[in-house]
Amino acid sequence: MSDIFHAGISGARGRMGRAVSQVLDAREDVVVASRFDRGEAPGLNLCDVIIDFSTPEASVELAKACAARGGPALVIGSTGLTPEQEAEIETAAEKIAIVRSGNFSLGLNILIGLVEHAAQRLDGRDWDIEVLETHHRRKVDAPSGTALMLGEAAANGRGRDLEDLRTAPYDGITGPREPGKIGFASLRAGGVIGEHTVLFGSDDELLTLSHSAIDRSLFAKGAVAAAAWVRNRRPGLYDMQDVLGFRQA
Ligand SMILES: NC(=O)C1=CN([C@@H]2O[C@H](COP(=O)(O)OP(=O)(O)OC[C@H]3O[C@@H](n4cnc5c(N)ncnc54)[C@H](OP(=O)(O)O)[C@@H]3O)[C@@H](O)[C@H]2O)C=CC1
Ligand SMILES: O=C(O)C1=N[C@H](C(=O)O)C[C@H](O)C1
Repeated sequence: MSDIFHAGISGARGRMGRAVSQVLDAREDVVVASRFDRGEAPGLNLCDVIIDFSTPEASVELAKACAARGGPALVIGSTGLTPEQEAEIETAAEKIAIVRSGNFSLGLNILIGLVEHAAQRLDGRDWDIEVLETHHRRKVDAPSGTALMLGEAAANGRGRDLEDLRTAPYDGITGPREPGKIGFASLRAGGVIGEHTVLFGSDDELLTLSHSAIDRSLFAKGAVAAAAWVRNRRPGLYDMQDVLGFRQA
């Protein structure tokens, strides 16, 4: 007998919700048991796992509701969470299994490892790090969740927390760049799906590591793979590095 599971979609009428719906509908091992948006009942009791691309507030409320009843498992893709909202997701993950990631693409998750590796080897006294992201005009948070993941990877490579190394956006008379800091820049234009670049710059050379998303279905496919992976997991907060087997338990 095939291992069929029941999935829910939170933010179902949004850009990502529709992309997830298409991926799920094409799979024979998934029944879409619930699709919901703002103000609609989530149907938690119908689902083994819910895939959520909505808003930070909605993701936190959903995580709390799932944790209170001991399930279903969650895949959370919403970005722009405050540190307090991230802490609430962590608390929910004590009761249920949650995969949370700012980017569900395979290529991007490989880039994370490359950035950490490069940052570890390129001394912060000589090499500046800048993270640049471009997205569609409807995106509401900046820097993107992915840009922050890349910044965290760079900070990890330097053995530091991102919060200690992050610079304010350059604007006005900024003075010279402080050595060892990590900068972020965001562009918003038209229908760009998602472009990310990490620039390492010394006085003598530039190293540029980049990723381009070609189709939004990329993120949906990754999120559905995460849902299949997480639905029977023990409570805990996981990310795509876990789903892809890049991090040993
Ligand atoms: N991790 C990743 O790989 C990716 C993450 N994202 C992130 O996913 C999120 C959504 O992106 P996108 O689909 O483009 O945005 P959209 O605005 O197109 O979709 C968001 C949807 O969530 C709905 N929503 C709002 N409140 C709730 C609620 N309480 N319960 C359920 N649904 C709700 C909205 O409904 P309404 O319009 O009525 O408010 C809307 O349909 C963003 O944070 C984005 O950054 C996006 C792409 C990839
Ligand atoms: O809002 C989007 O569209 C995207 N958001 C994610 C992010 O904030 O990094 C992932 C992807 O780049 C698309």
